[in-house]
Amino acid sequence: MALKKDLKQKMISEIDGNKNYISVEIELQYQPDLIHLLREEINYIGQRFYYKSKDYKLEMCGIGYLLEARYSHLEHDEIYEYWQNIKEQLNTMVFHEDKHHLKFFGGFQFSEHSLTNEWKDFGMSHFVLPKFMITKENGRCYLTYTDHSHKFDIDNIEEILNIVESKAQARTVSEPKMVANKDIQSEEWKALVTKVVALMNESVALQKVVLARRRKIEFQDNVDVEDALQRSLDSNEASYLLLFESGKSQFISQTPEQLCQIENGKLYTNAIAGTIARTEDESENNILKDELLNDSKNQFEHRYVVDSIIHDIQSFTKQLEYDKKPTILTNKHLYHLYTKIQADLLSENVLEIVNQLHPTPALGGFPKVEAIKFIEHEEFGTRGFYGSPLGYIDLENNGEFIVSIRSMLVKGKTATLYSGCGIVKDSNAISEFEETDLKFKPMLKALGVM
Ligand SMILES: C=C(O[C@@H]1C=C(C(=O)O)C=C[C@H]1O)C(=O)O
Repeated sequence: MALKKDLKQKMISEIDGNKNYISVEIELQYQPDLIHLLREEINYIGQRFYYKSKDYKLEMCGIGYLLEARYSHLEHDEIYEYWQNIKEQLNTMVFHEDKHHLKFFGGFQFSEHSLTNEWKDFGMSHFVLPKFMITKENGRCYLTYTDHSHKFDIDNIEEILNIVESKAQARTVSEPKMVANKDIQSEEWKALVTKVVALMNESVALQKVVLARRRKIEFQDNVDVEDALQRSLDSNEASYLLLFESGKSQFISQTPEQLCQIENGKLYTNAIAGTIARTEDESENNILKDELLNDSKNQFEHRYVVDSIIHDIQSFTKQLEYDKKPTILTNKHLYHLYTKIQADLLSENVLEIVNQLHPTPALGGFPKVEAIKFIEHEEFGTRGFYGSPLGYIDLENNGEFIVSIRSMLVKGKTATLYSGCGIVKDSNAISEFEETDLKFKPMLKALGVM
């Protein structure tokens, strides 16, 4: 598709020669399929992201990284400053009635650890500014092109428009050939659960800790991540869906869990902890939901998460609102206990809030510091982005971050899946093992092996 001559003229006339970056946005009159758009032909593998919000209101993808802010430590303030600096040097132009949709996308690894080989394609703190971005929001679709001022070329928009147009339709997925599927240190993991339960019963220092385990799946050919995303979308889970690439690594999460959303001075967050498996039988499911709502072990696990979130956000919020009793959050295979929390913000730095909240005891434990220490010393392997905050900040400093569970790290022919569960003093290693097995399901399905 060619751009109209008068639009081109208008773009050129609006360029501010004093700014280092230009970001132009136009509205598309059709809705391309974003997963299909990510497919190989575009030649930006290793420099792409995808994000779909849980309520389907926002779906976006970034293709090509114009700028990357990556640090080998957890640097929330530096990343925030980096973004504020870019914004000052940015000449944004919109050629439609809505706001500009450019986003700074990325996240932070679970905790400070020495960067293991497995995760070193990503920084400990890692955010990217996309060269091309397609956003679908509120039924409309936008193309955003951002570049250095001296490289900005309107013909690039026409080039990408042609690709976008040719990828309008979804494609069917192919059948992968799995060659291995094995748990990593499963017996050791069960023994660790038993050990921590004994420890909790001896002393009160550690009251809840989330322990994660991994499973490695190998295929004959490279994992097709676009197929994996497509299968996740087709599963119709009430969840977010995210892809973040760097180098030869591709991280995918289909999580039901939001860490926080900041919108116009308001903070939205929630507690999700306490789990029971669903069945095929709806009348049995009603009994199970009642059981979960009245089960003291699960209530106890959930309470820690709510109390800890309230504690962590108190110093930078007012007008805190939340229900005193949890409700049920329904996933495809699981029910979780759920409490919605919202408040008015005193700070506008979304990354400071992310830093304060992460990890909630839904992924770390309680007390927080002891739990993180325990995880770092005792858990097998490095979490990397598993359970960590990933998301975006926009031009108004609004943003949303997810807790990236139900996730996997893909490298070529191998996918490493992560799953964890909260351990308290009444936990039992076998049932926790079964719970983590269920939590592998979304990614096993995404890979087409279930
Ligand atoms: C840690 C995970 O899930 C978390 C732990 C839960 C629990 O222990 O009940 C429930 C939901 C999530 O907050 C995971 O899926 O890997």
